[in-house]
Amino acid sequence: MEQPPVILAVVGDSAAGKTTLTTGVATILGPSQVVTLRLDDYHRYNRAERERCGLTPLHPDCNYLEMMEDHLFQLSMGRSVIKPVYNHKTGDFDARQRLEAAPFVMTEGLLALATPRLREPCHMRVFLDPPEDLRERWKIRRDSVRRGYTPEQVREEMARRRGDAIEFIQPQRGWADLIVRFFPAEPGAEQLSVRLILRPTLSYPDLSEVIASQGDPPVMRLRVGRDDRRLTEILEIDGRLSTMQAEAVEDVIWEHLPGLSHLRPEQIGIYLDGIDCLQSHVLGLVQLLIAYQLLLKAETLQQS
Ligand SMILES: Nc1ncnc2c1ncn2[C@@H]1O[C@H](COP(=O)(O)OP(=O)(O)O)[C@@H](O)[C@H]1O
Ligand SMILES: O=C(COP(=O)(O)O)[C@H](O)[C@H](O)COP(=O)(O)O
Repeated sequence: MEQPPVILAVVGDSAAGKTTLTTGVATILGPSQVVTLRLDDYHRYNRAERERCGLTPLHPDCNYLEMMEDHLFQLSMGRSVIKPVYNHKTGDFDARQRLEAAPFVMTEGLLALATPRLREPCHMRVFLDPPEDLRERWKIRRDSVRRGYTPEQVREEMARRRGDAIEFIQPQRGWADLIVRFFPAEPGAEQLSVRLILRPTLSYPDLSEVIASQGDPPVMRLRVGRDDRRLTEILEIDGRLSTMQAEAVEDVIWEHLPGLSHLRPEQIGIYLDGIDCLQSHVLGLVQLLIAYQLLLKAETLQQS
């Protein structure tokens, strides 16, 4: 490989939306251009062993962190790795698999920013931070339809993990360049809005034209606010935006990526609700903003 890969890390608690987000980003970049390191594969124990030893998957001791670090290093050097595979259907490990190097590397998992060796190679770090009641709804639905748990088991497991979530997951928020919070557009609504905390460690496309030309009420709002006592830009996108409004924003972002419009996929923002495939324009826009950053970074690396 001629140039080093561009690396994205996505972190957040279980069912915070990591896989949903990275899958859409990979669709935009082109799946053959992306290798994704799913850090659940680095669990030290299978489901039955965890039950016996009482550790939750959120605890660093429950994971081979050093192996994650080594594999990320190898991929960042353009080398392939042979990695373990954790199967969420069976709660056990499958045969190891080879992951080939690619121009874009994504790491996603509970502890994706937990150590310096996991953080430092990354060009962009994203923390997913949905409200707990939304995350619980997502986790119950996914784990009962696709991972063999009952809703009651999921609730008990979430309660058991609370302490570890505060101790090990939440502190990683501080390392993120971008914090993503989906939340219901109105109380009880299915449509989700998003609040993006854009830390000044990255630059974003100029959306002022789109923001200024919106109808009333506006669907996007950019303001300066405080997060964690730091001044930061906050971009909010209203989940009630129409397909036309979403496409207008997408057009502006693609205009900022000259020569790359051939990458534009027909649909972005796809997510699974149980086993049904649905689409969210707001999710799609977040995926596109992240892909934008990665494509810009790739261009910079190519020129240097
Ligand atoms: N942005 C989103 N919009 C709608 N539903 C979402 C979104 N992100 C996640 N979900 C729901 O939550 C479930 C769990 O998300 P997933 O991506 O598997 O989380 P993680 O990888 O963090 O464990 C998904 O199957 C989907 O139903
Ligand atoms: O918390 C997680 C992380 O996965 P995700 O972030 O995708 O939820 C899972 O519970 C563990 O990986 C164990 O898996 P299982 O519960 O299937 O044994």
